[in-house]
Amino acid sequence: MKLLELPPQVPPASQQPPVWIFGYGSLVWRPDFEFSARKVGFIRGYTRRFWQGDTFHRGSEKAPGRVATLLEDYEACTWGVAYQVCGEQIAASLQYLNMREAVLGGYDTKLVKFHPLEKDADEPILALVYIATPQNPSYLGPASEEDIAAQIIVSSGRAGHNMEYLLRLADFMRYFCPQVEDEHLFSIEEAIVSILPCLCHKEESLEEVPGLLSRTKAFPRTLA
Ligand SMILES: N[C@@H](CCC(=O)N[C@@H](CS)C(=O)NCC(=O)O)C(=O)O
Repeated sequence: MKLLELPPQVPPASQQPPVWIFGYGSLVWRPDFEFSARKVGFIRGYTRRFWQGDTFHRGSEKAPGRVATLLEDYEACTWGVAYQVCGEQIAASLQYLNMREAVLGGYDTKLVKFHPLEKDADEPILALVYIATPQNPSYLGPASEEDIAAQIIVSSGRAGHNMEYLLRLADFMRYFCPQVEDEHLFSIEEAIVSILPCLCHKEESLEEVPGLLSRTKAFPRTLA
């Protein structure tokens, strides 16, 4: 008689090793899950593109928004924030992100090597990343930065305006990765500001833009 094969015992949450999650779009400034640590840094082999459509968080069926995804590019790096989740945080964050990113956003998960910005950083850290591939039904693909800007300006969804998404990401790159020239991101920002000069980059926080971003919290100037 075959012995009853018990499922492999999953160790209790407290004994599970920490998990790192890399964010390069809204996760950079709106993780909305509990974490134990976070680091600014980059991953190699990918470039950020506003080529994913979104009809929930930053758009609607009538006016889909455009949000960030990653395109494989051997020579490129993408900068963002990696979050460390431990113990009970692991199941809670992955369950939350599965709904937010996969179910509602069309993103798949992948494992990548994250390189922290710290000078004395040792080995790269294995991290989970959410990527929207061309096979997902919301994928919009390439467009000129001007056309992407025009689409972002007229889109908003349940999480807020699509411009907030773009501007806060550009704000993050300017403050935390000033050494990085993200041409695609800043060209879209420039196109938006050329259409709406009131949004030109100022030192004050984004709340200064009356009406548009009134529902958002100040962007944390330090990633404690
Ligand atoms: N996976 C990328 C992009 C994530 C992203 O922007 N996903 C959308 C889903 S369509 C989202 O969560 N939006 C929430 C928001 O816009 O505040 C990241 O790591 O930041």
